[in-house]
Amino acid sequence: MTEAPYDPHTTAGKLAELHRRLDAAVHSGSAAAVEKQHAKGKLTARERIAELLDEDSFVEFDEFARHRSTNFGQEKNRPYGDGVVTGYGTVDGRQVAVFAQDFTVFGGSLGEVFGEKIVKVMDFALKTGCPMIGINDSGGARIQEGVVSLGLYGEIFRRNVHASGVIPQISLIMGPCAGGAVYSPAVTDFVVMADQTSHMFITGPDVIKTVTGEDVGMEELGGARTHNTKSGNAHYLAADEKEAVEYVKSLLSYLPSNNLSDPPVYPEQADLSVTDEDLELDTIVPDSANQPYDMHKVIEHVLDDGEFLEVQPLYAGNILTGFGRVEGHPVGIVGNQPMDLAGCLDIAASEKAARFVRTCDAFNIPVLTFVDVPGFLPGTGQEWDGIIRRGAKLIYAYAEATVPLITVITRKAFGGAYDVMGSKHLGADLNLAWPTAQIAVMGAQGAVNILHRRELAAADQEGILEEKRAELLASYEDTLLNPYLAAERGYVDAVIAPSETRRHIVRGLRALRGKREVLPPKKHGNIPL
Ligand SMILES: CCCC(=O)SCCNC(=O)CCNC(=O)[C@H](O)C(C)(C)COP(=O)(O)OP(=O)(O)OC[C@H]1O[C@@H](n2cnc3c(N)ncnc32)[C@H](O)[C@@H]1OP(=O)(O)O
Repeated sequence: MTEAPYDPHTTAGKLAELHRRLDAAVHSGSAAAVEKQHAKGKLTARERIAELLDEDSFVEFDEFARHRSTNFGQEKNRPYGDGVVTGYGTVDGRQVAVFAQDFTVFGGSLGEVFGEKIVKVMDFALKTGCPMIGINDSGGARIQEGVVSLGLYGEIFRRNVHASGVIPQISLIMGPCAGGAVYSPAVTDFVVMADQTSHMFITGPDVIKTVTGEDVGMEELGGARTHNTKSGNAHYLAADEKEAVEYVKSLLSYLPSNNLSDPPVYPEQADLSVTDEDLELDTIVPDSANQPYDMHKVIEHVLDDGEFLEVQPLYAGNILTGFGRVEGHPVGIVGNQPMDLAGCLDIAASEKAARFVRTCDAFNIPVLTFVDVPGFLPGTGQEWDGIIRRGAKLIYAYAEATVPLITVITRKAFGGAYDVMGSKHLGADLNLAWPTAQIAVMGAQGAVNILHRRELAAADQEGILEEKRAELLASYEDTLLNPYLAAERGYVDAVIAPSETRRHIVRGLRALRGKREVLPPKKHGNIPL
């Protein structure tokens, strides 16, 4: 049945025209393209926004924007919206700005008008101080529009940088994100990818094959698993798009709207008595220093309801990073993980933790650090890949942080790694140590080998090497491998029973809530990049 014609000169006719255009804008992708998108297990741009935002909260910008290009007959195809849906809405009642690239229109490729729409919504987010969520699913720069597309990408990158540390920026990668286009998500605070359906790479498999001869598939090159486990470019691997969106909502629940506001707080009063659960920590550290234990357990014991939202859980497992709450207030957690590389710091772990500490500092989230670190990972691989410069990032991040910093040394804190991991000397506010802490230049084996080389050689000659070594080890352990020498000097503020950790942290965070620290004014520091 055809619709009755309307008179465009009447109010009713003008309203009908508006509705016709709105309908065209909502259906700007062809039915075939939408079907293809769904067949790949992907949602459309509008479906994704609906998943993310509170029901009926979305307010759209530039629904009727259309490209102005006349190259290659493009003037004959000018869909409303130009392939990207932008606007603002709420997540759990808090305002966010959003753009969602629409792969069903020109493959989500970014032309002049598409780029202008993103620039506008980013400016809106920055002006109003709300998080910016970008949903990426795009063939990259719109080829027909040439350098104009590249210019708009540059405008977006610049805004990403200017917004960095001012508003939280979160990227959802929900399809291809190729070429220079990857650099917008790369600058944002969090990159979340969906398994099998999202890909990021600078050059695709075909170009790689031509230039280097390497044979690599899309998934292996730049799939979600690759970026979550190998490159560290992504912060979360979601099983599918819906889980990716859920993770973003959880992240938002820990983040303030901008750097001038505080993170959301739930009204909660901690029980300060030592509970049965707290007592479990008194037996968590094994008697043998070489035996691992799971730092997750320690972390979960101090967080409200044991809820720990890990960030980059699949990358650099030797350090744990993530968010939780103490007495309803968000905290960032950094912890060495003895179960992976014995908790050693390497390049990946240093960069992962440094970036996380800086994210927390930018957004007024206190950092709790749990230390069990035997040192930096030795080896030519690490040295030649720049552990000196790249490990220094962690020092930089802690020393620069002005949010409340509380550090708990559970066991090993050796050498430079002691200094790096949120030590008093780098500016931590409260440093606690368990009686199992070993704060020293190095572990007993290494120290005895260096200090007593001649004595050990002589003992070897006499056939009493093992007895002598055991005696020297015991002497070193008794003299230096404890928390009390550090406590004597005030490098740790208290040595506490592990079961008292939660109440110390609760009280410490309460005391530090009014912390104000200002660093010397400067244009910006020069973090070793
Ligand atoms: C500073 C930023 C610089 C850059 O972005 S450089 C990167 C430039 N982009 C690229 O090299 C990627 C080009 N596109 C592709 O390789 C593939 O389309 C891609 C993304 C792997 C997706 O493949 P498929 O899922 O098979 O989809 P498809 O190829 O059939 O594309 C669907 C429709 O989208 C179109 N499209 C994709 N990328 C485009 C682009 N960059 N400019 C203009 N149109 C583009 C494509 O022509 C197709 O259109 P249609 O449906 O046939 O009318």
